[in-house]
Amino acid sequence: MSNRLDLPQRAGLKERWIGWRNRLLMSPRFQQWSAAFPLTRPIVRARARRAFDLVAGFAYAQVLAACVEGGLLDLLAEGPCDTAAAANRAGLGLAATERLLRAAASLGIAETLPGERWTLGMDGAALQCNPGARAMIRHHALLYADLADPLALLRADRKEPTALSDFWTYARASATGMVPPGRRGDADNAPAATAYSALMAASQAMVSEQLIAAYKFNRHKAMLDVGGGTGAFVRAVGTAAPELRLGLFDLPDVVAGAETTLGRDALIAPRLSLHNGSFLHDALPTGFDLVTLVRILHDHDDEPALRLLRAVRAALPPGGTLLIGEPMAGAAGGAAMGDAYFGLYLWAMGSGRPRRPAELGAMLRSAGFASWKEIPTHLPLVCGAIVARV
Ligand SMILES: CC(C)=CCC/C(C)=C/CC/C(C)=C/C=C/C(C)=C/C=C/C=C(C)/C=C/C=C(C)/C=C/C=C(C)/C=C/CC(C)(C)O
Ligand SMILES: C[S@@+](CC[C@H](N)C(=O)[O-])C[C@H]1O[C@@H](n2cnc3c(N)ncnc32)[C@H](O)[C@@H]1O
Repeated sequence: MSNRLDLPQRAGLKERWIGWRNRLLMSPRFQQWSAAFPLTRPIVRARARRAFDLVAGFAYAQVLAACVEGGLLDLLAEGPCDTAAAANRAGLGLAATERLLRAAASLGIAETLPGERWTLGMDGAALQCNPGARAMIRHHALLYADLADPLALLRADRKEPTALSDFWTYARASATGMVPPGRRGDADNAPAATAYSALMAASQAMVSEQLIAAYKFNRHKAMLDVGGGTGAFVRAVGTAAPELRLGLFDLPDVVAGAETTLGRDALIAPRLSLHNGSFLHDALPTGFDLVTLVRILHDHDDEPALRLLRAVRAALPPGGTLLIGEPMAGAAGGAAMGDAYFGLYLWAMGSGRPRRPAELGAMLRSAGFASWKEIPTHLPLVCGAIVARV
């Protein structure tokens, strides 16, 4: 006879244990006792710090935003400086600059040096060498405007315009079932496509680094990057796999940008074909044994995402491969990135959700793919990866 507990019993035990644990944690007497007792004090301090970070995260993010917008990260990267030079660069008074730099130093963005001088801190250095992360910090002004009243945002109809859905014009089109902007070459949509394409191009390097380290692209003959933007991913992969034939599919306004950036690239242009249309309405081009969807599926709700997977399946030859690269929910060491950051980001955008690899796997199966597997990336927080075969 097995003495293992069945599922409902285990669930009941877990619930009782969590109930007991939380009653203990909420007891002022337990909190006082554990803060005073030498063996539990380090745990209490660490949990209090974590709780404080949850409370103050927005203020920390705004300190970082001020350093980036005020040019202080750039200045500190040039070498140590004094407060007056920083004040000059940021266009702030001396007292305000000192307040900001002290805040930045407490967060690891800056660091103090003897003689009241300042230099980059460790986290400041990691961010300074990452133009994509810096572009996202600037872009967060839109996200934080939408999140100023989080309950109002969550109560509102997701089809209502938001700062983020105005920025990502195609996302609102996808959510409302409209024809995606730019499909008919509508001149009014070209500036919107240029703005979001520039942000995507700026942040693409950190993503392509992850995928190129995780997957051998040179085992394929031809790759079609669906939703490929202005071609930063195609260029990175084309450089790493010099024999690979390349294709890019996107909305017309975006493909026009790709033509400008890639058309004159002597390494890429001779093996590149550009295709425009809507992946939610049109068939995808054939003749590619690898299709990539990089930061695409999480933009779309389940029905359009499944429609897109079916279109990819139909365009691939027998034995063909789909590579999905995007930040995924439940990522190792990045649970908050998936469900808290992208969960709310994509809610504010009005379309899409972060998915767990198993959820993507189930969608791949129902789109007709024969098999799928997750492949590890160095930084799942930046990008996870799944390979599926026809
Ligand atoms: C040498 C010494 C002293 C010590 C050695 C110890 C050691 C090894 C230290 C390590 C130091 C180090 C190398 C640190 C590296 C840090 C890294 C790699 C940091 C990376 C940070 C990346 C960040 C912050 C990325 C942020 C990305 C964001 C916010 C992306 C947002 C994307 C969005 C909103 C996308 C939107 C697209 C849409 C609409 C969803 O489709
Ligand atoms: C989040 S961006 C990702 C761009 C690029 N793959 C990257 O990672 O940098 C989404 C891309 O999908 C394209 N897109 C959105 N809806 C589309 C549609 N219905 N048909 C074709 N492309 C579309 C957008 O124009 C944009 O370039």
